[in-house]
Amino acid sequence: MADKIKDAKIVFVVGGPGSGKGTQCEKIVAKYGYTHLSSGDLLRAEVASGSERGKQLQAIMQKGELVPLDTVLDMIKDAMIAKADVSKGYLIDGYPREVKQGEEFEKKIGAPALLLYIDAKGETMVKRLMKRGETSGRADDNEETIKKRLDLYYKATEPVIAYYEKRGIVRKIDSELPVDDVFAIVEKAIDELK
Ligand SMILES: Nc1ncnc2c1ncn2[C@@H]1O[C@H](COP(=O)(O)OP(=O)(O)O)[C@@H](O)[C@H]1O
Ligand SMILES: Nc1ncnc2c1ncn2[C@H]1C[C@H](O)[C@@H](COP(=O)(O)OP(=O)(O)O)O1
Ligand SMILES: [Mg+2]
Repeated sequence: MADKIKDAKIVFVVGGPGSGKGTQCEKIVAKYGYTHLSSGDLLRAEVASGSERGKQLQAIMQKGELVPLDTVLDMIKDAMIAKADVSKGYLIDGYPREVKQGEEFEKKIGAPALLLYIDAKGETMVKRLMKRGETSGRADDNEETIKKRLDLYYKATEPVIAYYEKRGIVRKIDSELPVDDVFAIVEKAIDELK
């Protein structure tokens, strides 16, 4: 695996639900041509396939809980391998969600060069998700599940940021700003990678 993805940079995109990870990833793809892999999107594709495994995943996601580590890591790994020949860089969006996920990723795939920490206030994230829920059709964009996802973010995912801060690869991005202003900060972090 390590040689297959060659020199492609790995960027973890971490932040709370509704912080703006997907929004910024789209803009990075447009400007830098990186491969965007959202763990949530990969899981929702499995749910949409109607498979037995998809049904189990749907039940977990609807409760705002984390799906088993191996399931999500295997999906990401397969998607990375599928793009290995063309990818300049990988945006791993929504992963790791707990420190253990980061450790396993590094064992099986490789080390990240950068962690973009997309930071917004809890109250902002709730507002954005309630609004997104009006049109997203996502089973987890409702008040009850949003609250659980936020709690889990603070408990399980924030420690991921501290873990990688010790390694000096975290760039904190103020995602309270308008989308294009957020992206201006993101661009600086990506440009420094080259
Ligand atoms: N900087 C921003 N300012 C205002 N709204 C934003 C901003 N970034 C994202 N949003 C909106 O917030 C919602 C959640 O963004 P999204 O990118 O889906 O977040 P995530 O992938 O982190 O859950 C979307 O409806 C998006 O349009
Ligand atoms: N790395 C991961 N580990 C376990 N479960 C994950 C996961 N990434 C996503 N999921 C599951 C649980 C999440 O509540 C759900 C939606 O994830 P998401 O689309 O990344 O949400 P958001 O972009 O709003 O943060 O999918
Ligand atoms: Mg997202």
